[in-house]
Order: sequence, then C-alpha cells, then structure tokens
Amino acid sequence: MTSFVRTAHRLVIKIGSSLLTNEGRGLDHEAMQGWAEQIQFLRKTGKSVVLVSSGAVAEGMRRLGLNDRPKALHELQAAAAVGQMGLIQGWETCFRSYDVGTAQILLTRADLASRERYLNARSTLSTLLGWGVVPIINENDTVATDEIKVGDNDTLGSLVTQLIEADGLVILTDQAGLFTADPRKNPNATLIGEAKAGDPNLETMAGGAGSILGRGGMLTKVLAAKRAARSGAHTAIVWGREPNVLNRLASGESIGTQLLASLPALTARKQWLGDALPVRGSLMLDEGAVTALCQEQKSLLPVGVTGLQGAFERGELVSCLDKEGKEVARGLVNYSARETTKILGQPTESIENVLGYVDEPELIHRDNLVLLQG
Ligand SMILES: Nc1ncnc2c1ncn2[C@@H]1O[C@H](COP(=O)(O)OP(=O)(O)O)[C@@H](O)[C@H]1O
Ligand SMILES: N[C@@H](CCC(=O)OP(=O)(O)O)C(=O)O
Repeated sequence: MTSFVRTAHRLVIKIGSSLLTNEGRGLDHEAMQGWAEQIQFLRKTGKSVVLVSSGAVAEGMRRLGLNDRPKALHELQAAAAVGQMGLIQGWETCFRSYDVGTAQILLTRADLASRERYLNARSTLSTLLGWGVVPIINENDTVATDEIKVGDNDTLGSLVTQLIEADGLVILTDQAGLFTADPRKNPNATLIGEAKAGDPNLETMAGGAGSILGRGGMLTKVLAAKRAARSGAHTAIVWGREPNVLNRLASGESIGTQLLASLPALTARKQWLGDALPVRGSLMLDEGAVTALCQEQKSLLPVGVTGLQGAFERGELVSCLDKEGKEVARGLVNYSARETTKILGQPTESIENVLGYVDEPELIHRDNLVLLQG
C-alpha cells in the first residue's frame, strides 16, 4: 500500500484544533514549526500546498481565560477573532523562518455558494499558489452564523479541495486514523488502513468530536473524504504528531487511513452545484425515476416524483430521495415547491394544463443534476 501523497501535485492539509493548541493549552509553536518545515519539504518536491487551520476558538478561549466554549454566538465569534490573530501570527512566523510567504483567507459557506465569489476565491488561491505563497484558510467565524457557516473545517477542507481541484486532502488529527469505532470509547476498535471514500459502512463507524475543542469528529472527516472524492481527490486521515508524518506520506509510506476516490471526477460546475450550494428541500422519487436518473442519465420529470418537502423556489438546490429516504442526487429545480406540489406525478404534457404555463419540460434538467453514488 503506497500513500497517494507521493504522486499528488496539489494538496490541502487540514489541522484540527486540539492538535494545534495542545489540547487547549495554547498554540503548540514547536509542532507548528515542525509541520511548516515538512510543508516546505513538500513544496520543494514540487507540490502545491494549501493549509486549512482550525484553532481560532480554542486559542481565543485560552487567551481570554475561558474554560468552556462560549454558548452565546457573539461571544464565540469574539473568541474566534482573538484566537485567529494568534493562529495566523504563529503560522506566519513559522513559514517566515523558511522564507515562505503566507496569506490569510477566511471563508463562509455564503462565499462558496455564490458562483461569482466561488470563482473569485479560486482565482485568488491559484494566484497565491503561483506566487509560491502558502494560503492559510479558516472559516470566517467572526461573521458566520448558522445560516451561512460551513460549521467544521473537515467540510471546509473538502470544499477547498474541490475549489482548487487538489488531488489530495490530508487531515491531521489527534487519533491514528479512522478506527472501527471511537477509540476513546471502545478500546477494541481497530485502525482501518484503506477503504473506498464514500463507502456507507464508514459513516456508521465514525462518531462525533473527541473533545470540546474539536467540531465534527470522525464523521465529518469521512464525509469530507466522500466529497473530496467527487472531484477525484483521495483523503488521508492521520495522527498529526506522528514523527515526520507529512514527509513520510510524501515518500509513499502509508500511515493512518487512506480513503480513496474511485469514481471519475465531476466537472467543476457540478461539484460546486452539489456541494457549495445550500439544500432548500427534497423530492421523493419513485423507482422508475431513480433508475432514469442513476442508470439512464436522464433528467427528472414531474411524473416520477411522489412527494416533496421544503419551501424551495425555482432555481434552488433540492435533494432527490429514493423510497427509503436515501439521497441519490441533487439538482437545481425548475419549479418552486408551490408549483411542484401541483404537477408531481403528472406527465410533462399536463404541466401547461395544471399551471397555465410551462417553464421547462423537466423538473430538474440533467445538466443541473449531480448523482451521489456510494
Ligand atoms: N471511528 C472513529 N475513529 C477514530 N476517532 C473517532 C471515531 N469516532 C469518533 N472519533 C473521535 O473523533 C475525534 C477527532 O475529531 P475531532 O475531535 O473533531 O478532532 P479535530 O480537531 O482533529 O477535527 C477523536 O479524538 C475521536 O475521539
Ligand atoms: N473554525 C474553527 C474550527 C472549527 C473546526 O472544525 O475545528 P476542528 O474540528 O478542530 O477542525 C476554529 O478555528 O476554531
């Protein structure tokens, strides 16, 4: 088993809060220096690296002397603002010692959901990489509210992987990798060396965060791998304190867990459509519609829809669910929820009779549809 990192050209490396802040005791400058040195080594071997760094809230809590994560949103946002200063200062100092420039990029889901801002972020990141600068990304926690936030940096890391079309995502965390169960709770859990990204069994093994510092736990990492795989990228989940972890991965040593992409990459627009936009509702599909979408590469017609949920508008993203409620696809819907309620189950020829007009013959056109296999 060889690590995919060896042949990757463009990598996103994500480092979690508890690793960075020494389990909340304060930024671990020595460890940061070690990762910066290894990233510099990777860059010297011709790889481009984008860093996704957590730790703003954890470091803010330490600087403010808070023992518990603030519950009030304004306090959480303020703590993140305090901690982000230390975080970026720390990274700047580490990379500066190797004469490498850094850039701070703070994003929210709203930035990624707007096609224009998404493309802007992409060209800024490409420009920085072209200049040999290491972009350091975090969520813009100081302005992020529930409606516009990504919520955890594993997800953000996978969105950035898609954004820059990286071929690998490396998640450094506080466990050796993905285990068959949370090793903090189950001492008999064993490490998974390699699996297929998107394998639904992985989601049942992965639990929540291990400490008050972490956000998503293993589940968000497994889901991040699934998303990254949609753009053809592989994911490694590894213990960040493993000596020389990044250099060893780059030399091909397989450490931790590798979740490998097995499907052809979606086009950049379809990745954006399926992952960056918020889902506004869902459509329940009959078996014929699921077959038409998943096996026959067809558009979704109203006749194959048996029900819906949500108050979506025309042009918004909706989930397509099979009879068991499993999401099989996502797409931009041509009719609002109000209109869809009236035409569901109807043949396309009846749309005009029922609504008095026809916007499009399909409920979701194939070009605006993303299949979610795996
Ligand atoms: N199946 C699993 N394998 C490994 N760790 C797991 C698993 N399920 C849950 N976890 C927990 O996930 C934690 C890592 O996630 P998290 O706390 O969010 O860290 P990070 O800050 O690195 O994102 C581990 O400390 C562990 O307790
Ligand atoms: N944006 C937040 C990090 C959120 C997060 O996902 O944390 P983690 O699970 O430790 O990667 C912060 O900087 O505190």
